[in-house]
Amino acid sequence: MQGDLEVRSTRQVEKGNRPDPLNLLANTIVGSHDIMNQPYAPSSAVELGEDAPLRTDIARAATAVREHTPLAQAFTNFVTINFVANAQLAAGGAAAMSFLPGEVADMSRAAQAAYINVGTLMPSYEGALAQITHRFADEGIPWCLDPVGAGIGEARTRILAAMREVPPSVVRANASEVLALEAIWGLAPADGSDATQGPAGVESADEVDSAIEAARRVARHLRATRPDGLGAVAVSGELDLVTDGERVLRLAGGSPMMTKVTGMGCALGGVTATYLCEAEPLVAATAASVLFDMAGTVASEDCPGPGTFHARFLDALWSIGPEALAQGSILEVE
Ligand SMILES: Nc1ncnc2c1ncn2[C@@H]1O[C@H](COP(=O)(O)OP(=O)(O)O)[C@@H](O)[C@H]1O
Ligand SMILES: Cc1ncsc1CCOP(=O)(O)O
Ligand SMILES: [Mg+2]
Repeated sequence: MQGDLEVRSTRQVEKGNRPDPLNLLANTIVGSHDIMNQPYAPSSAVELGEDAPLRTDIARAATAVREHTPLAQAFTNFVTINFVANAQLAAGGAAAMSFLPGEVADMSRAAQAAYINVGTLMPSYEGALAQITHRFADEGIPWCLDPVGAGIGEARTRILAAMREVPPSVVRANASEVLALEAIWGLAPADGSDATQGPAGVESADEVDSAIEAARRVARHLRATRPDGLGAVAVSGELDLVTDGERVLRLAGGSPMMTKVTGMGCALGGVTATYLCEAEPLVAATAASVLFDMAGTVASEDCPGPGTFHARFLDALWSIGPEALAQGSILEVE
């Protein structure tokens, strides 16, 4: 039965893998940052309390996902499409992939949320994605974007630039992609301090810490532009970051083995969209990212290699129930 490893998962994450907030922040940018006139001066990070409202929201969202099996329609790349679908199913949702603009928009309205991933682009996609994202904006459909390979090539840049005024509810990406998207949307500081080291294909060439301010700027843009005023950015890596532009959360866990299986980031985007069917962007992005960190930690124990890890990871997604998920490690930077 799904979720029956609740106790095991809780014990592993709480006792074995609870991070030391100060050690985790040792590499985090510390200092004064002026973002859209909002000073940002992180000095410490604290683990959210057991009764923190965000944990209650995560538990509620995870329970709703298990009860409703929501469908987040996906327009995603053909390298990892199967893994995205399997991750959505294992996390408690449903999956359906399509590349026809009318079909994607119609199904997404019925489905409550959608996922767009620009990993493998085809000539017809530019027009299709413009149609789809405008329909999403007109109809207020929440969706998650994975801007895979942002910064590579003119077509990809044009396609992502066109999303600036009809943006997603959640951007889920690695650090290089967030830095590139910030630049593509004209949100990066003119002094070049937010320049990406990439693009390095679809992998990140940058550390999560170097994308903190970019993530906050992009999140603020989402909130300022979305019809519902909601938005969040999730930056994945060794120590994930989730922000709505105000709150900055850091999530430990996962495993380096996650970089040895293609599609982990794509699948995280798909599951974020699954959660977006049931929760607002910050909650959805945090819940999905914590779930992946916990599942990665569980799956990597005594794991002989990527093949086994792939299967164990799906099993772990399936096994981590709402209560365990809600008690996963979430640090808030203050
Ligand atoms: N070094 C690492 N240690 C632990 N978890 C990691 C590490 N690198 C990536 N992850 C996890 O793998 C998942 C995918 O992240 P990432 O590899 O950054 O995405 P992408 O595949 O889009 O580049 C996330 O859940 C992230 O937390
Ligand atoms: C290898 C590859 N090439 C184009 S999309 C893609 C998959 C990227 O997946 P992820 O970013 O989740 O590792
Ligand atoms: Mg990726």
